[in-house]
Amino acid sequence: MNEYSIQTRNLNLWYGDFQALKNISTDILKGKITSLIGPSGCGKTTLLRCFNRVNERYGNVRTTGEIKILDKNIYDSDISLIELRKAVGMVFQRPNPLPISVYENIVFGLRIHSGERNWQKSELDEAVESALKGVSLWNDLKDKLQAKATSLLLEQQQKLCIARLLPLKPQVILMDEPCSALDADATKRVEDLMRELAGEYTILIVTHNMMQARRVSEECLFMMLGELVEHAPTETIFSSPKDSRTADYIEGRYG
Ligand SMILES: Nc1ncnc2c1ncn2[C@@H]1O[C@H](COP(=O)(O)OP(=O)(O)OP(=O)(O)O)[C@@H](O)[C@H]1O
Repeated sequence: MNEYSIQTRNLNLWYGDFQALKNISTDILKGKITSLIGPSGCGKTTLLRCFNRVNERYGNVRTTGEIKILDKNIYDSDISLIELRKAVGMVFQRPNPLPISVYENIVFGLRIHSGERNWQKSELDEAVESALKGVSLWNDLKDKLQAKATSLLLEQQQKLCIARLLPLKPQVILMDEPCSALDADATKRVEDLMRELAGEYTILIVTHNMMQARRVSEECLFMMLGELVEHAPTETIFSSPKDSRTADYIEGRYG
């Protein structure tokens, strides 16, 4: 069995004439939390968005190279974007549940991804319970399943955004600054949740917060100006980086 969830080879990406990713080749370990760090504008979010091909929503994007997920190049012509986005879920900076009930948020993905299939109520109930248990929200929300998701606390909304990915059985969960809208206590609890989800899921997290990268991730990618400068176990990146640019960044010599 492959020990990697994602493998990139010579990945380049341009927005129009501007090259935002330069020749990125890396292997992301399965079942681990990997953080993407680096100065503002270095390409972290762009790289993350390559893994579920959402960059392509911007008309001016051109990509070359290879990204293998589940042992298939996701740029192959026979890849189904629907299947890819089931396998690679994403969570954003601001929680973005739909303005419908907690219950409907969780079953929404199942419904849109299952074509004509008629789900039994008991199957959907089970999916909702299991997803909410998966993010430790069942006890808090089991009596609020019909509440509007946008009325929940921000922390609950963000956990719900993670929960609604789970019924689709993703391999990878991409998180783009998932705690930036949360206070310190909520951040800690979302980080705890990430640790619980690792193992079963591969998690990639973009973060500006180096302490968060250090607390939560086992592996770390340091990027600069579209290049992958260093990819190593997080402790190595922070205690004995090989590249002077990594050392300068973690010592705070540039933003
Ligand atoms: N849709 C777009 N069109 C054109 N340029 C873009 C687009 N999105 C990002 N860029 C540019 O690509 C580069 C990388 O941006 P990206 O958002 O990936 O960096 P980042 O490291 O995630 O930044 P930050 O830490 O500030 O979120 C930046 O120079 C940015 O201005």
